[in-house]
Amino acid sequence: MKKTVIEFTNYSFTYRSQATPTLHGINLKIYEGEKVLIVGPSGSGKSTIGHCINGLVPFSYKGNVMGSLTIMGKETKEMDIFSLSKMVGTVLQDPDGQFIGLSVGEDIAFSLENDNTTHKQMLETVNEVSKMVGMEGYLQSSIHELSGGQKQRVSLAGVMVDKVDILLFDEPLANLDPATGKHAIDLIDRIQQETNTTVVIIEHRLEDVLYRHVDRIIVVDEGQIVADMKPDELLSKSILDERQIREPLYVKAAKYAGCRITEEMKPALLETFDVSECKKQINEWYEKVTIPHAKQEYQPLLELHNISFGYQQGVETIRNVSFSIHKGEMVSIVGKNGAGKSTLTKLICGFEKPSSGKIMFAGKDITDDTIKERSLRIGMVMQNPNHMISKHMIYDEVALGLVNRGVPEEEIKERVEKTLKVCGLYPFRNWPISALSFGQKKRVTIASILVLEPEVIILDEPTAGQDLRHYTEIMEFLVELQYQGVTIILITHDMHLMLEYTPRAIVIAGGEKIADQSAASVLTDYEIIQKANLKETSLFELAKKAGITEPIDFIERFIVYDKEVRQTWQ
Ligand SMILES: Nc1ncnc2c1ncn2[C@@H]1O[C@H](COP(=O)(O)OP(=O)(O)OP(=O)(O)O)[C@@H](O)[C@H]1O
Ligand SMILES: Nc1ncnc2c1ncn2[C@@H]1O[C@H](COP(=O)(O)OP(=O)(O)OP(=O)(O)O)[C@@H](O)[C@H]1O
Repeated sequence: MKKTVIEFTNYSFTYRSQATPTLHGINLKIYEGEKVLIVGPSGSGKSTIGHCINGLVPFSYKGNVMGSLTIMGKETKEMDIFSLSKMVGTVLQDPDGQFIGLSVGEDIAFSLENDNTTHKQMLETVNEVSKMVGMEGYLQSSIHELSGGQKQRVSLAGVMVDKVDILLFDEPLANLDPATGKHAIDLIDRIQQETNTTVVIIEHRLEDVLYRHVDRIIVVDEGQIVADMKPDELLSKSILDERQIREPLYVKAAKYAGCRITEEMKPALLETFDVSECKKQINEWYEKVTIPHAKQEYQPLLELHNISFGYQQGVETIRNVSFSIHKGEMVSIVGKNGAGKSTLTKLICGFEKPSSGKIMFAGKDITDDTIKERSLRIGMVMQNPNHMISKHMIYDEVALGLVNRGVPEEEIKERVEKTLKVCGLYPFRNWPISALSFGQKKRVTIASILVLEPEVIILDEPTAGQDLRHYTEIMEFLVELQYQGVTIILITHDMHLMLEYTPRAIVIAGGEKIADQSAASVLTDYEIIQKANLKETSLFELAKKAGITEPIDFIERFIVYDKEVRQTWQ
């Protein structure tokens, strides 16, 4: 009999500022050495469950606890957060929330220092784990100088050196480039197997986590556990689909084709997924779907000419980058963590000045324009919502830009309410922002830019941490704006988002542009995939398994079909 390490019994939790419980009637046992994945719609209570396990609830986030939660056999109510932190190591959803040291090396070393490790051992371990996450070249760098994905890598490294019983990861993949995401899952798998640590992962990117074995998937909806089963069993049912949680794409495609997915087909892992019985259905479906051909006329709106830039003397973070974005286009910028994508957007918005080159907007040189002048035409949604939010209440945050521009109150109200509806935030309009989940906060920042109706909108990871319903709502709204002539630039690590919404992709590696071509052709070019840490989509593999000779066509047809299905949700 395996030891129970986490046990919720009739557990409920109500945040102090909430009238109703966020979690109710939770009964859940997690055993020693198990790897469990928690999924669920945005705001369903996943992070709250994580906070209960690591003690942030109720020690930091106050509220009313009912029922029992034991960790390693001890009732958490009777413990303190410090003793809990000895048992549970956490990677939080917002990596900025957990850095302690000033430099990367110090931060990774922090957990070791607490354990009376000798200096020599400490250096060795820090070097070893920083290599594991590809940050060995940054040990002296200040945390504040890192890209979003680099910060995420450091938090992963920090927790890897902890000698704890339970490792808890809240959206560990959110800011990681696709190849690093895969590597992180491998790393988690290795640690779990080598040390028998219990692992709990909260993640929207289900397919990416399932790249390695997972013992159980727990589905949370509206604060309750609605399913708790093995991945193969869950994927053979419609539980995820009913809650609009994204299933692995290869499973979704097989379901669209009319295949009846069974546990025996081993759908949890792409490699083992057996479609031999339904090849015919997949091929028939593929033949049936047609793609509409829409060709648009383009005229250049935003042009970068030979832009170079470095944060420090002698280090060129951006090297001689040129591209032109057309009016009404939706383009993605993709590439490895730390490649320079966010830096490019800072240069476009005027937060940083290029050392050489020029930026043109509608034929005019704007290189010397101020941030404020540019912000009237170019809106920017940052990667981390906590870096943008300055107001206490949701309505005020979204209204802020309009208030600053002196827009009449009546009009502000109308525009803010309309935008809040689009972003799925209308029911929360009178809430304080502190009571929102991370995904909900991200939507507040998107709303605060959309409401200003800029001509160009740059969104850094717009869909990170969003469930499929909100992903679809946000993206379809952006498409609507695009039809009205708004130009949209997306920075993303989500390869499917790139394929689905942006016909063209600009690929950045090591501060240089290495490709500017169709998104589908980027993902079939092995060299670009390698250089930019990208990843093939699983639909390729499914097409091959089904004997389809044109996998790109298969993917395009899946995208058209899938979008039509999702549009019926609205
Ligand atoms: N600090 C807080 N104070 C009050 N209410 C909160 C707080 N944090 C979360 N909530 C409430 O709990 C609900 C669940 O939030 P939680 O962060 O657990 O969701 P989640 O499933 O992790 O969502 P996401 O996928 O968007 O991160 C939210 O809708 C919000 O109403
Ligand atoms: N304020 C800063 N000072 C010094 N160096 C910085 C600063 N901000 C970023 N850098 C460095 O510049 C490089 C590019 O960072 P940038 O944030 O543009 O990457 P990115 O492509 O957006 O990465 P990610 O996918 O992880 O978000 C990184 O090596 C980073 O360490």
